[in-house]
Amino acid sequence: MNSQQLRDALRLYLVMGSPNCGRADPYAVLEAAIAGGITMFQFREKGSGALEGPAKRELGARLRRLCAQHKVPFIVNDEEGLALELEADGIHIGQEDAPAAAVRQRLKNMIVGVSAHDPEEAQAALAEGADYLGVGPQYATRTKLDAREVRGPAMIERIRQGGIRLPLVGIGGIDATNAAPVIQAGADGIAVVSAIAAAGSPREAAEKLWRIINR
Ligand SMILES: Cc1ncc(COP(=O)(O)OP(=O)(O)O)c(N)n1
Ligand SMILES: Cc1ncsc1CCOP(=O)(O)O
Ligand SMILES: [Mg+2]
Repeated sequence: MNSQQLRDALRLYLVMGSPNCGRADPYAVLEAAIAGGITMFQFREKGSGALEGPAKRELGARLRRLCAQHKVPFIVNDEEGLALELEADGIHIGQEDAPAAAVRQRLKNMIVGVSAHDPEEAQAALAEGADYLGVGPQYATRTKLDAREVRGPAMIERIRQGGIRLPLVGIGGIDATNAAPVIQAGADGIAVVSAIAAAGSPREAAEKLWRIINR
């Protein structure tokens, strides 16, 4: 995948695991979100009630197949072993996970996404070989309890003004009411959890976000 293809894939990025879907079936949620136009998916099985062991791997494998059928890039959160086992297209790691340079070295053919909270972390991620950045939290979020302080779209502007042109998404608390400023600040796309996974209609939620980011 070249850089423009990656930018296009990052346009509407769903990050999700079973704890984010309420009573809904995560497979059905992902199916609806794909129908609504999501362009990338991250399997992030984290939080209260998260599956573990074989059940986690089984769900990951089913979601992976669904993404493959629809040509939606499939990314695994945090875990290199799981990314390899599921033949993922990539991995997303944060500042508290394995060092980006080592992951880049080990997973040569995968997309490597790295979380950055300021221009210094963004610069370091670029130097370590990240393919894209996840910058946040853009707004207050109830999904990630250990999230850092809210950065706001202004942090994306600062990262861009610092000369970093790497593909980049904003993440954290983004929904249809506040997605536009994230794109206007210089993001290639938005990454969302609850705005789609916890919506009454994940398909309609994705369609609405798609219209906003492409306005
Ligand atoms: C696209 C994207 N951006 C940021 C994150 C957060 O990653 P991290 O800081 O490692 O936190 P966890 O998601 O692992 O709890 C992400 N997952 N995806
Ligand atoms: C994974 C992650 N990283 C920073 S904020 C966040 C959670 C985003 O979830 P939501 O879109 O529901 O606020
Ligand atoms: Mg992480």
